[in-house]
Amino acid sequence: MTISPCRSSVFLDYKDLHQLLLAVQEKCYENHSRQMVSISIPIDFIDPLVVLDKYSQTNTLNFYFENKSKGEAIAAIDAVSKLEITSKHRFSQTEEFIKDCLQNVINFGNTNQPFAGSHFFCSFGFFDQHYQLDYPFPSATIFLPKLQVAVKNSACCLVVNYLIHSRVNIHTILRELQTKIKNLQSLANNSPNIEISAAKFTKNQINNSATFKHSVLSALEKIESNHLTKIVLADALDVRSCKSFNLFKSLNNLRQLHPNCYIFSSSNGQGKNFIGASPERLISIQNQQLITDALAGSAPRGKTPTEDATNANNLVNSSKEKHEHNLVIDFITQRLSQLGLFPQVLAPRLRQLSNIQHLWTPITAVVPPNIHPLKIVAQLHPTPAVAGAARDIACAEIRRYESFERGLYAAPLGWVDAKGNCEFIVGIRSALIDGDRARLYAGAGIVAGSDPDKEFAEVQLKLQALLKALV
Ligand SMILES: C=C(O[C@H]1C=CC=C(C(=O)O)[C@@H]1O)C(=O)O
Repeated sequence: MTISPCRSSVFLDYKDLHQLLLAVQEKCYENHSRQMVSISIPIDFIDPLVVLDKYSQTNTLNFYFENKSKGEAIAAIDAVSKLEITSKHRFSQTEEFIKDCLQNVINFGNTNQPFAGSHFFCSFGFFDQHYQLDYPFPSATIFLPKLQVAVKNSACCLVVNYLIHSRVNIHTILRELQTKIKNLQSLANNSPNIEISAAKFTKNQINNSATFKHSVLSALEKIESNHLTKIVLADALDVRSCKSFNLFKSLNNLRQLHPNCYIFSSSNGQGKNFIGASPERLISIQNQQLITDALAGSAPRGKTPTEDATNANNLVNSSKEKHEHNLVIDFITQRLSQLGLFPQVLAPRLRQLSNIQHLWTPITAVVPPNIHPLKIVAQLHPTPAVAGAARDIACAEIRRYESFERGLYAAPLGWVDAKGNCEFIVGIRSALIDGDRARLYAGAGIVAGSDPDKEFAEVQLKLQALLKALV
């Protein structure tokens, strides 16, 4: 077979790959087995959002994740292996699935470059079971993509995963791979396909302001009677546009309007997408170094530098906001300690976003190799930043107060690799997109001293910022 050189052929030894694939197939014949091969190739820079735009299809699982502050973005297209879970134990089942898959992976290429090797993309529901029976996502979706394009600063890495067995044609695989690389590299100077015109839309708040404030007052009574100390109440906004939402335009807007947030999108393979811009990291692990965020306590950004500084000052000095925040620190440190980790609480700081600012305390720990990232996700979710304290009581009350399914809102979403590196964020400030309809979600933490008007205003501020990016 002749393989003509393409721009990236210098980075990929087709001859070696050919031999490896033939040897793998030979083994598959002998053992009547299947073998996953993960091929990592450095390629010229392409925007992963462009890859999502060009390659994602409504009937496949896709995932997008961007962390501008770390210069990272990743697009994962279609699944070569997947698991959907609708029952309890979603985190432990996910861990098992990932471990099982990894036992059957052979790597080809340099796995030391950023984002090389197998990555598993996961999105979870807030609760382990949805009460809305027709909610379009299961309570966990995990997949190993067919195609993954990731950037770290200006370095770009392509990963393709193939399932090799006795019936595949190795020559066809190699030819397809070469075409894929060529087509991808032709996207180098593209930007997402975005039309400029704004669409007309109608809005429908799930709760009117009186209902939300009434829930806050009722929650405050429960807090006063020591039933719980904190509860996070969310609201949803339904939007109907005169035409279908453009996923790429929305994601592009989100990354421009919220450069300090994690931008994400997860599809269900049936045309629905869950997207958003979240400031909250659940866990990130790189070379066994874990970092997590206690993020709770909020104030709007000021319209002038003076007003902004006053708001920030009031926020850091408010005992109510500090109490709301400290509950999250205490919970995270306790839960990490229960896993045998030694959490270090870093100095508190402000997380200033385009529309809002938060009290923020990063917490770090070293993770021994025997603790899988999913164990930590299971241990931390949901923190009091999105549920409350005590957690089980708060979760039960959330189900009573909120008249809509949280679904993927405020739940962990991210990726894990073969080395135990991972990045999971909390899917707040998010929207479920379904054609010309979108449901937007945001919430606010209620503690003793919360003012129903202010909490309602905070939720509206968050929802409006999201709406601006979608329409
Ligand atoms: C639950 C949300 O925000 C949480 C994260 C940061 C600050 C929060 C607050 O101050 O209430 C919330 O705890 C949301 O935006 O939907």
